[in-house]
Amino acid sequence: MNMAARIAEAHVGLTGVTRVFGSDPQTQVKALGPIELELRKGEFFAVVGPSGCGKSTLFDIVAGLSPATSGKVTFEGRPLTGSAVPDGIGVVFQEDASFPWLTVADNVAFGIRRAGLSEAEVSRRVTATLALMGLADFAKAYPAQLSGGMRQRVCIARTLVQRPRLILLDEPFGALDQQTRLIMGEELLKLWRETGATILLITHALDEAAMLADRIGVMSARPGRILDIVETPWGIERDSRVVSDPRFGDITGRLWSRLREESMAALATAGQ
Ligand SMILES: Nc1ncnc2c1ncn2[C@@H]1O[C@H](COP(=O)(O)OP(=O)(O)OP(=O)(O)O)[C@@H](O)[C@H]1O
Repeated sequence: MNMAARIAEAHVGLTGVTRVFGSDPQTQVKALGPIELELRKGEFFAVVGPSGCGKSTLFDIVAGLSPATSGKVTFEGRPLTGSAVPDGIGVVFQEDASFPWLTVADNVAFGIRRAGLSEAEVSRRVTATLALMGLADFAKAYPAQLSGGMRQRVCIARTLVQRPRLILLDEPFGALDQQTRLIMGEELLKLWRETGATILLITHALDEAAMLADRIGVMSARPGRILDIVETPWGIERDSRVVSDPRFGDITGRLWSRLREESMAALATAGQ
């Protein structure tokens, strides 16, 4: 099968994708690419890379939030134009994006209410999503009454309630302590299994990628390209106990050996 046909079958396909910021050749920043990447339907894919290599730029392009400068991006076979997040894609950002003046239930309902779903359907979906995220007892609470981990669960619930087929997460647990991150990671795996969605996770944390993902794309220093794809052996029923599996160190070791030089290159460039 040729490359074009393969990408058309992928859940998400990127061919020759680049992103350049600015038009003045003297000052423009080549942030990304060229990227060739295919996300398979239902897989959990993580991207790791050195600071400033273009991870968030890649995220914005796959989310449909920002256009590629060149190349082609498809979601379910249709091209993404970079002007709006298309139906079927849900996005979770690092920062706590909950609305402090709304209850947990109203935060979760916000997007689907605006999209015009009936109140009965909104209520059904919100109840099911709060239960899935372990937030059922906090429906009437306000974000300020919750821990950081629970607020982040509210943000994930706001995305899940829209029933996305592709979920994009950019450093979603970056602000949380290590133990909460492990627990949140388990919850993310659980909802990945229950929803069957494809997940793309951007993370700095090699251990997070090694625990959560089926495959991990390692990016080069800017302009970020995919240097290597590392597969994990855990199987679908994995949880945070994989961190004590002897193979876990092999995976994080392989990721780090790929990233070490790239991180040094990124630091050297940043210092210029
Ligand atoms: N709007 C913009 N205009 C100009 N340059 C930009 C813009 N957005 C990002 N860049 C540059 O593109 C490069 C890649 O940025 P990006 O935020 O995608 O990297 P990252 O890998 O997500 O970084 P980090 O790991 O630090 O979060 C950086 O050099 C950044 O300064």
